[in-house]
Amino acid sequence: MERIKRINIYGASGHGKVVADIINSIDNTTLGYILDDNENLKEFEGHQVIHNLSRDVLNYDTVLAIGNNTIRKKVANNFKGTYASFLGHNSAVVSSSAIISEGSVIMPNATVNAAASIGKHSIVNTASVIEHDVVLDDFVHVSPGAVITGNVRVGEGTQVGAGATIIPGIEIGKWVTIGAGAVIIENIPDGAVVVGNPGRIIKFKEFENA
Ligand SMILES: CC(=O)SCCNC(=O)CCNC(=O)[C@H](O)C(C)(C)COP(=O)(O)OP(=O)(O)OC[C@H]1O[C@@H](n2cnc3c(N)ncnc32)[C@H](O)[C@@H]1OP(=O)(O)O
Repeated sequence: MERIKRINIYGASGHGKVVADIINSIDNTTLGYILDDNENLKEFEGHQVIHNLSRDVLNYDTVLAIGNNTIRKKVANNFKGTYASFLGHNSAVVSSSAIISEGSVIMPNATVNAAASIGKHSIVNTASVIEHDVVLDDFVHVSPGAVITGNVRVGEGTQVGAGATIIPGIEIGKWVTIGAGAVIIENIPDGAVVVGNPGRIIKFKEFENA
């Protein structure tokens, strides 16, 4: 009989629920401990929430199930345990030539196509499309239904809003926010907030590079 692998979830939130579903969808894998810094959170889907990250708890690999890119990076900077390799829902399609780094999650019905590369702790959310040769840096979040076409590069910490589209070959900077439904047809600089079709920059947001 094959050994069952347990994976901790760090983040007892809505995003954590979807990550829990992914873990439960993978053969021979089940939930480990549910971790969260918020001591008011006591219970998560019938599991006790643990606030003290003792050595025992950290015996299992962990996935950071925090939807906010900035908070996820801050938690990662202080976390002392080991991370799960990437987790893909069993309905996701991931090319054998794609490279996906530790801690990243591929949600139900998402597609990651040939030679795409995804950094650490990134989120490829429900039914989004990462086309061939796309490069996503660390801590990126591609929201549900977004389409990143071929050869696009997306910098660290960027959020691509639900249903947005980025045309081929575009370079998106770090910590950019792309609004829901935006269509991006030009390169976007670091920290920009972009909305509409065609995408226009409405402001810049401060971001930490730490
Ligand atoms: C599983 C999950 O749930 S994953 C979560 C996925 N989340 C998303 O997709 C959210 C994406 N976020 C958005 O689209 C947001 O509206 C943002 C981030 C682009 C802008 O938010 P804010 O900074 O709060 O901007 P604010 O709401 O003040 O809007 C500023 C202007 O942009 C416009 N605007 C905001 N969002 C959009 C949009 N998506 N498309 C077109 N115009 C928009 C507003 O109408 C407003 O225009 P005005 O100045 O003419 O009145």
